[in-house]
Amino acid sequence: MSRSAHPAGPRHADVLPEGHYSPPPADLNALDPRVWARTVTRRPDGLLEVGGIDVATLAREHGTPAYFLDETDFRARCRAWRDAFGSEADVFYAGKAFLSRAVVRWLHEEGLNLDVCSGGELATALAAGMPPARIALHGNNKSDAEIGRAVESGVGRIVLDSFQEIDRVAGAAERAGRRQPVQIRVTVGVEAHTHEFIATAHEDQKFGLALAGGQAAEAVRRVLARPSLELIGLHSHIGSQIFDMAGFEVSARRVVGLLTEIRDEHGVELPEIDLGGGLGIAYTSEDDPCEPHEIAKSLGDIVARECESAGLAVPRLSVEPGRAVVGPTAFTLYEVGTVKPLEHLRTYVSVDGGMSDNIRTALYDAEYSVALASRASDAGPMPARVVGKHCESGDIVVRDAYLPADTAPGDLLAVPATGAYCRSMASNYNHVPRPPVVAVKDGEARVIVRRETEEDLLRLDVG
Ligand SMILES: Cc1ncc(COP(=O)(O)O)c(C=O)c1O
Ligand SMILES: N[C@@H](CCCC[NH3+])C(=O)O
Repeated sequence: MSRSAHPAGPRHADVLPEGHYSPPPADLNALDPRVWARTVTRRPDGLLEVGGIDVATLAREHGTPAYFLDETDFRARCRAWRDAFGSEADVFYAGKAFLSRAVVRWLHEEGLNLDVCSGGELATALAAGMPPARIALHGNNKSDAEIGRAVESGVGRIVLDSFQEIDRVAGAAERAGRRQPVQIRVTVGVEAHTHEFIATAHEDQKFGLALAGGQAAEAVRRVLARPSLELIGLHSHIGSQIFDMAGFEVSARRVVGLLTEIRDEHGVELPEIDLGGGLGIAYTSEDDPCEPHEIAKSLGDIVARECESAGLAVPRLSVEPGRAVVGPTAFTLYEVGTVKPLEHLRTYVSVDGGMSDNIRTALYDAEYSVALASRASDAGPMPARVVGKHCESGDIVVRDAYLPADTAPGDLLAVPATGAYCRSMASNYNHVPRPPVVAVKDGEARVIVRRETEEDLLRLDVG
């Protein structure tokens, strides 16, 4: 997988051979701004701070492990996406990356729309006051209850993912006496350069209706035949944590190709296309993602060019970034519990969380960075593996790291870029309560998702 958005950028193997580390960074106390949230700095006394509050204070007041989210950075990233795409396009934040009522309010205030893919995400969006017209409902197996609630609340679009769903959504719209705007999710047959579990546009998988073999074209016929459905466009999402824009280019070309076929067969030009999310972020200094304005320009140019050569009016474009909005805005703060040097191998540094608050390393071989956060250190670099407290040897947070050789129990470690798909994929494995999410801004820290307690766990256990 290329980890660089730029053709001339660095390329690295995903998994280093066992026992083989890349050279240590020149300065273990330095913070790479690509990997850390915007207001994170190391103070002169060595402590990390975010939003003007140091991590020792945050740990004392909120405990560890905990996710600390830089609200200033989150809002700035929303605005960067909004401004990059301008009034001619729509940005839908993908709520699966991380969703809470505070996040929905920020999105609303900053002018982003919201993509939800379950009843729970829809309920959170509605509870926090997102106007239904700015909500899109996704999912490859939406229940009748989810569809009914979405239609009745007036969501702006439902993205259809199967033939059965065409009938279900049409039926729900008829019962509600509405005409429901819909898009059709098209599987464009692109092999996105990312981990196979998070690639979504090759043909052999569960999402969407395939272009190849004519499923997508047949879906268009069926939708156009249902008066309770308003076909507003086509949708394609090729996968996640993608750096290479070539996949989007192929996807846009194929989606515009289907728009052309639809015009030729039905005499209608659909007004919108959505090219999904999936833009990669920097988890380590080796990753080199594009900025929103580069992405907007690249996608806009591709769509305009393809439409021009097909003689189509350029449709309104939308995108659905999740990770690229929230991922870089948070870090997880852990306390070191044990330090176990293994001669000629590496030192295992165990923290008070693990795969229950970050499953991505175990699931996708994801790479992360880590920094000693409670102090600066002059000690030399020590090859380390940051591991959790769960009963699995795969319970790894950072597979290959360098930490100062004097890292010791009681130190605080911060793992950056954990804003996306960490709290939202957290579990209670080993009956570990899930950590809180604390928003920090201008010297104030506010809990937006509280820490689970053992009472919470026992309350569910009604036996
Ligand atoms: C339909 C859809 N849209 C948007 C996203 C958001 O992806 P990402 O967080 O990688 O931007 C996903 C997840 O991959 C998705 O399935
Ligand atoms: N959860 C995945 C991405 C899947 C995105 C949802 N379609 C990750 O952490 O990278």
